[in-house]
Amino acid sequence: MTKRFVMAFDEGTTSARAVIFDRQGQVVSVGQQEIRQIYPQPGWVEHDPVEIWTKQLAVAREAIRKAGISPSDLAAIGITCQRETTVIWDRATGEPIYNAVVWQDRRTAGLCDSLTARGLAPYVAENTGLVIDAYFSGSKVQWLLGNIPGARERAERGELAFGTIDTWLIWNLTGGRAHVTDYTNASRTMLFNIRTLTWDERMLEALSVPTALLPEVRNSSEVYGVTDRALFDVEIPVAAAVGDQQGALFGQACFSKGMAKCTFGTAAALMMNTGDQPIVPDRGLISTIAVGVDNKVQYAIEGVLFITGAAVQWLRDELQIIKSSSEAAVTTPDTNGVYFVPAFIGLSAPLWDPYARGAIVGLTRGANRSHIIRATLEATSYQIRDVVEAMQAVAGIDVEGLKVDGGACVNDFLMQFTSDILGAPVLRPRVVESTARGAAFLAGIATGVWSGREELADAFELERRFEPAMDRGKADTLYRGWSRAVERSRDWVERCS
Ligand SMILES: Nc1ncnc2c1ncn2[C@@H]1O[C@H](COP(=O)(O)OP(=O)(O)O)[C@@H](O)[C@H]1O
Ligand SMILES: O=P(O)(O)OC[C@H](O)CO
Repeated sequence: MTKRFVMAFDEGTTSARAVIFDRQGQVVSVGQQEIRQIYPQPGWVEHDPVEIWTKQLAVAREAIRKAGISPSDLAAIGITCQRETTVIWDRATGEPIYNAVVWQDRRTAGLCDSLTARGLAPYVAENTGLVIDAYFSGSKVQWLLGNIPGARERAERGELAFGTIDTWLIWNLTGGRAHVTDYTNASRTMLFNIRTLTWDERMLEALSVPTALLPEVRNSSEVYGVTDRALFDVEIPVAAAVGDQQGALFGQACFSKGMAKCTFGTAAALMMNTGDQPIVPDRGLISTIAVGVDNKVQYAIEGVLFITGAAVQWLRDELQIIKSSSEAAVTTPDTNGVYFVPAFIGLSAPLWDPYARGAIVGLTRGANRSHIIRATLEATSYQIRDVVEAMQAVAGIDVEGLKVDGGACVNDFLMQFTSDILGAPVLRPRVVESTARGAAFLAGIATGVWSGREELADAFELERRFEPAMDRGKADTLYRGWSRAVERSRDWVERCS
């Protein structure tokens, strides 16, 4: 084996990153650029797909340069990305017909209400594993076809292609030769049947989505094509696609039933491998595909939290009370009774209230900037407890130690407070780039760099273990306060008709 490195593209909500790994699974170099967030109207969130592609390519070249290697040293590229975000483009020109509609976007809440009113929720839960919500791609596709002039007719004539970000990047990497997605990303569209592993006819009909628009659904670990020669001067196999939360599950070596992790990024997701059978979702958790290899899938149960790191960004960008996310440090022993419910785009798991909005409650004359910063971080820990309690009820599994990763898990206070509120240890690995590592592992398995999961089973190396230090009574009292604050944020915006 002469090719010694694997590159992962990690296209998150806030940045495009490329990470090069060596055969030991260690990070060799990273390239990173922020992605512009576009807010055309309240509740709408878009990205420019061309910016995503050009920045992703730029950071890949940067990572290669920093590693001091040549593109021909790369055995493969694996793609992991923000999930659900929806792009539609012209197959002939490769031009997007509109911006990418981001997972956070709420413009289709009304369309989702009408699906619910038609009694589709039990079918959606049983067959797609999801709850009906604007978060998933299906209603975003319906909106694009209904609102961009001529799009529906062009889609029906087979002139357009739909994809989540993995599909968009693979299309561009292969010079338009591969129009594919993988099982994990497909399972976030609300159009894919996670039991039959095919696009779901009834959902396509309910959302008026023509099949001519859809990518082919493939394994998460498989060569889909090679990079266009114009990009790196050599042809590099594009050999993995995986949703970012699922990528982290794989990168943390959670290969067997019952193994769980929590990723702290823009969003957070607590995900547990449920083996070869999907659990019918309950208590606001969703069932999703964890990974697909050799046409066999493993499932996971997931509690997704829409706004975690994004609330820290809000302190930085909108409130401007910190200059960078790393300044979200805690300098006060408590929040002085302040709770911050960051329901900017409604509440996700376990309550799924699209009409909730953000709230800061418990303010008194003594409340200050430090209390609000602390309350912002604490909100993530409380939301994780919401999900852990739901997961224990649904799957009957106690979280004995939570493996963590993602950009915000470098924050020691956040890790300690999470451990305190859960009453369980929090385990931080040495390589917190689990998302990218998962994509690299999957691409490396497809191209023979690694023989399979067995070889990677010991990939989790502990950096620090945070033990619960708070009195349980105090933790429970604080958590009850959180639950009351959440009630205040609910059912705030008026329902769309
Ligand atoms: N020290 C920190 N404390 C708290 N939050 C942080 C810290 N550093 C980064 N973050 C948050 O982590 C998120 C970035 O994590 P990352 O995993 O790169 O996100 P994504 O993949 O969603 O783009 C941002 O929302 C940022 O605000
Ligand atoms: O951008 P991230 O890494 O927080 O992930 C976003 C999720 O994939 C949305 O489902």
